[in-house]
Amino acid sequence: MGKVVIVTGANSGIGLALCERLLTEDARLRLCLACRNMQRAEATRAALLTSHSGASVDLLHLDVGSVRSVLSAAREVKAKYGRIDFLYLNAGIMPNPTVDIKALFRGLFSRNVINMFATAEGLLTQQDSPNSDGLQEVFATNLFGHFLLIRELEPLMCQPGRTSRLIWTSSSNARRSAFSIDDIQHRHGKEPYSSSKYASDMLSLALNKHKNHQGLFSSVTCPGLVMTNLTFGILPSFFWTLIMPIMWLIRIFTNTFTLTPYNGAEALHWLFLQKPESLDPRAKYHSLTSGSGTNYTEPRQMDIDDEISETFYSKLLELEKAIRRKVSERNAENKAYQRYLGEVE
Ligand SMILES: NC(=O)C1=CN([C@@H]2O[C@H](COP(=O)(O)OP(=O)(O)OC[C@H]3O[C@@H](n4cnc5c(N)ncnc54)[C@H](OP(=O)(O)O)[C@@H]3O)[C@@H](O)[C@H]2O)C=CC1
Ligand SMILES: CC(C)CCC[C@@H](C)[C@H]1CC[C@H]2C3=C(CC[C@]12C)[C@@]1(C)CCC(=O)C[C@@H]1CC3
Repeated sequence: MGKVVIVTGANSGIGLALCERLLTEDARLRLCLACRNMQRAEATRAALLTSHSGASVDLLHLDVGSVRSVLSAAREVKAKYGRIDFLYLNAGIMPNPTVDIKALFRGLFSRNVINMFATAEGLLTQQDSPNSDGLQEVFATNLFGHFLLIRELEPLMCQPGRTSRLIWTSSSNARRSAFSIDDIQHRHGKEPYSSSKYASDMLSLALNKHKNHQGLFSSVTCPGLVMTNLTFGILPSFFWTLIMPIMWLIRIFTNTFTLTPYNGAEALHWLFLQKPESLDPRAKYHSLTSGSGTNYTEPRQMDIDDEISETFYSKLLELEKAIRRKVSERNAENKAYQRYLGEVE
């Protein structure tokens, strides 16, 4: 049987490019597109089947930012597949971004310019708010929903005699100083995106420590700067059109400007071809594109403290318990209400 690969956020950008690349790599793949918008997912499936006729492409409804949706998607996966070879944790959001234009101009004339273009350090802030589960939206989508999905699918991914892989789409914007262990959801800061991506780096390290002996391996990737819906949302579209030639020029000097989703998916695709035992759990695998347009993958060490990563993992397990308690209380209330309705009718 072909490998089972699930990709979250598969209907656009890097996720979609990855799906294209994986189907080209392995035609026997059983690919599952996990998306929140089923209309867009259907269109994506149709497009993939046009270029890869005969491929096996399933759809899974998953809003990774909703606890209820994650639990029901996980039930569907468990009923449908006997195994999962790869789970790409790719869906992500950056709501209400603001670019600090002054900092951008200051940066342009400083020695830090390459680092600024690579990481957006000091340039970007976002506004976040709580969702209907009471979790901060960015944390819930970029991190916690994926964590809950992994926890739900662990029985399928930790089977004797088999290895399963988790591959996160992190970012060069992930920064230790944006994350606080006392505020893991980033309720009080202005960089929830950076915090959530740093959180995924730490979680990946902790998962390797706790799950490698059960055959589950986790890796972190950085796609570079890619022009997708997410990045187009950062500045007005006329501005992007104006600076696009400059972006292609900068790319000659900055290998992190991968720019196209195909290039950005390089490390995600490369990891698909590697043996998990050969990978470094402390490395982030970067998609890079040289000035001449050649794609390659390069591991770079992550700035992570083992103790904080362990504490973070424990905090996530605690939060998971609290959320599950809330869900079962909500279900019990719903059942009681249904019974009541049945009695009065
Ligand atoms: N573009 C870049 O430069 C970089 C991107 N990244 C990361 O790459 C990943 C992919 O983003 P990218 O391709 O750039 O942007 P896109 O906006 O094109 O893709 C994001 C995908 O995530 C999906 N998504 C968002 N929220 C949810 C949700 N609640 N449930 C399910 N799916 C959801 C979107 O679905 P929908 O179409 O329904 O919105 C979409 O398919 C993200 O994690 C992002 O943080 C990292 C570094 C750089
Ligand atoms: C080319 C310039 C004259 C102007 C572009 C400035 C900024 C809009 C961009 C510079 C670095 C970029 C960047 C991202 C977004 C756009 C920039 C801030 C990301 C934050 C996008 C999402 C990520 O995960 C990482 C990217 C790092 C670099």
